[in-house]
Amino acid sequence: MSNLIQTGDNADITKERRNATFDIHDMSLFLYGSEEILKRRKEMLAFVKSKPEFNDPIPTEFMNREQRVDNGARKIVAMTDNTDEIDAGDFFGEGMYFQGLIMGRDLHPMSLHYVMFLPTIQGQSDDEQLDEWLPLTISRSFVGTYAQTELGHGTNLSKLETTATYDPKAGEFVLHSPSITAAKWWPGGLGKSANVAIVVANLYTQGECKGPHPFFVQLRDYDTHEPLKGITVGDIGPKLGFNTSDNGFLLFNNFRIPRRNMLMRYAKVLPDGTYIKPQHAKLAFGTMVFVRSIMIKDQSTQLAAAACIAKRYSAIRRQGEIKQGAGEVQILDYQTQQLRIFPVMARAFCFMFAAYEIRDLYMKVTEQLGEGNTELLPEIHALTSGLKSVVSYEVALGIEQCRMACGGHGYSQASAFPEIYAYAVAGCTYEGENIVMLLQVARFLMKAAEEVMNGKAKLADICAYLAKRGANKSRLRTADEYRGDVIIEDLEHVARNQVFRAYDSLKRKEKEMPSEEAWNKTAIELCKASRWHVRLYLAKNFLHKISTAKGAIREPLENLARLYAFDIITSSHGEFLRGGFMSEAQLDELKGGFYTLLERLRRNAVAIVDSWDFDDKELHSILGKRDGNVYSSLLDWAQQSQLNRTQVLPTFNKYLGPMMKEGRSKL
Ligand SMILES: CCCCCCCCCC/C=C\CCCCCCC/C=C/C(=O)SCCNC(=O)CCNC(=O)[C@H](O)C(C)(C)COP(=O)(O)OP(=O)(O)OC[C@H]1O[C@@H](n2cnc3c(N)ncnc32)[C@H](O)[C@@H]1OP(=O)(O)O
Ligand SMILES: Cc1cc2nc3c(=O)[nH]c(=O)nc-3n(C[C@H](O)[C@H](O)[C@H](O)COP(=O)(O)OP(=O)(O)OC[C@H]3O[C@@H](n4cnc5c(N)ncnc54)[C@H](O)[C@@H]3O)c2cc1C
Repeated sequence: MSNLIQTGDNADITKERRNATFDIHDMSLFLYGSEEILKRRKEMLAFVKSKPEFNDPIPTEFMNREQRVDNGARKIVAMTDNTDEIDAGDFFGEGMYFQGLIMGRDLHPMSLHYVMFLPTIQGQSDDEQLDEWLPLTISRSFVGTYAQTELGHGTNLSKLETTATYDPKAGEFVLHSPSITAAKWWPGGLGKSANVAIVVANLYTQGECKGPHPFFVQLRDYDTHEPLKGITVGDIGPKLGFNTSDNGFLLFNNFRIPRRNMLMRYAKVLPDGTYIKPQHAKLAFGTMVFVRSIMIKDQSTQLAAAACIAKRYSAIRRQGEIKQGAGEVQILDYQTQQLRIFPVMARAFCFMFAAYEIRDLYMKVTEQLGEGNTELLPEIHALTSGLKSVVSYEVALGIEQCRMACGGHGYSQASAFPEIYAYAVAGCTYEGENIVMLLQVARFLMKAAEEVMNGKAKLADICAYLAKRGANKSRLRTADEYRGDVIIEDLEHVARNQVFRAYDSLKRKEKEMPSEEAWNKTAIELCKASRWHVRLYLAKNFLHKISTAKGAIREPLENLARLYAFDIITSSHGEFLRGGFMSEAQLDELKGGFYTLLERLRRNAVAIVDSWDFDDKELHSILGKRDGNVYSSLLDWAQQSQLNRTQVLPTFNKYLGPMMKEGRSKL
């Protein structure tokens, strides 16, 4: 703990750190997994701080869009000039941390090159293509992006309008955008930075449509960077966030590429146009599964950053009195403030632990795919889709809650909340709109429910609870005893009930109308089932993970995990009261337990967020500064506003001055 306390720190934040009941190093170790990882984080941080080229000339929030795009391009080149400093193969760990330290929370002109283009080359090319494209990708001989979404279609991939029609005589594909709505729209870096792209287009061969497939396409001249003939490309304009990235549009006019530019690891088109289908119809969607899986870690980090800022600020902010005359209190002492922030912190831990599980599952699936085994594909698709949806939604709400908990200063860009929110909330949309992805989970759950009903019950582990009998009354007696398995049983009960309620409703409707219509008319219940399924997964994983903690960190971790579960239950208590599963008295007991947990977590509030090991450089927030000296830093920060460069703005002489002069002259 003491390593975070330095002379000159705000007295309140120092007191918080002195009062903590555990050593933050131990907590960081538990969170990140090993001493080696913590050491590497320190080394990478020291390296980044030692390099002036990674600094921003002025805080990015004071830059206009052109300056941001320029600054982003400059820094990403500097960053990738230095990849020898990290284990670049460790994308999930070192890659993400290194990038976060240098690039901050904005995408940059090469985001898609690393997040989707490279993984698609790695995952979808055959050996010969890999030999050709991978070295060029890694050596940054071109800048790539992933162009799938169109102006008129994003979610429904089967209806993408861009066509890739095979011409066997020429041995070429002809890429074409038959309408305005066929324009590729959104791909990161496509507008001005990328000169190549993985383009997802509907493949036509021998007169038949074979569905969406990925193609490697050169878009611009490698020397002049001018768009090639037949290509129309540009930037789509400013967005809520991601403004360092030139998300772009792209239209093809009968643009020809060689046959071998179709990525052929799974599906293939032979020179005569014969189509060889992949082993699993959705293998071409593998990169989306990859990004959904890494998003969980990224999103939980953003949520933890928000909670860290809100807690540190709440520790130094004094406002109002609890006991009259006793002096203003730290706002962190208000129960309502704790309610706003502590559950957010609990969620960040929960999501991070889930991120590790997903990383491991993803690695297992990749290994299996290498052996030609696609068995786990439906499971990982359902799990990543569900986690992506629930986590990104909760993260967006949590960040906003933290912002509001910081009062007026939370609204300033000095807090970093606007930046964190704008960055994270995009995750609700990209890589599959959240509701649509929840409906994908529901497909998986309805199949599992069907198997249970048919007595087959050879279910994936994550669905095993659907086949359990379960008690019809909660075993909850006292809040203090409400832990581990008892909590899980209750969440299982609610999740199972919702899955079968949705299933029954779907089946009833299917008797009255076509199944697609029945599906649409049950969609709200289906999404609800998916959410409960994912919440259950998250809670199980969280409770299991903290049960492995030892020493002084165990108690705060248990408090966090139980707070997470109590929060879910008390905020959706109707589900637990249904059919008398819980009584009103049991719910009151839980509510009391929830308030007790808030009190218990109060003492360690700051130490818990300190354990996330955010450096000020990474947090990029005046309110969340480690030393707690917020007010003087806010004043310094504001001095950098462009408007403060001169005492008198042109607006005075042009508009306000004449107006006031006229006002005075009329008196
Ligand atoms: C060296 C330097 C290192 C630098 C390191 C950098 C580190 C950076 C770290 C950054 C961290 C975080 C990332 C942040 C950055 C994010 C950038 C954002 C960029 C965004 C990109 C995009 O958005 S790309 C576009 C994404 N688009 C989508 O996701 C579209 C969504 N739609 C779909 O996925 C599908 O169309 C949909 C699933 C909705 C339906 O598919 P459809 O073909 O119509 O199929 P159905 O008929 O519904 O289903 C048929 C069956 O197939 C199953 N299925 C569907 N998809 C899959 C799949 N992927 N895998 C397996 N199975 C699938 C489906 O469930 C059906 O099954 P069933 O059995 O028949 O029920
Ligand atoms: C910041 C950002 C970066 C992006 N980067 C890229 C990129 O690099 N490359 C790329 O190709 N794309 C990119 N995208 C596009 C992104 O993948 C899509 O926007 C996303 O997949 C959602 O698709 P959509 O925009 O077509 O939404 P829509 O599908 O039109 O969704 C609109 C509404 O319709 C609902 N809806 C749609 N279908 C159904 C259904 N079947 N059932 C029920 N409701 C439905 C949705 O729930 C939503 O409420 C990016 C988007 C953003 C915001």
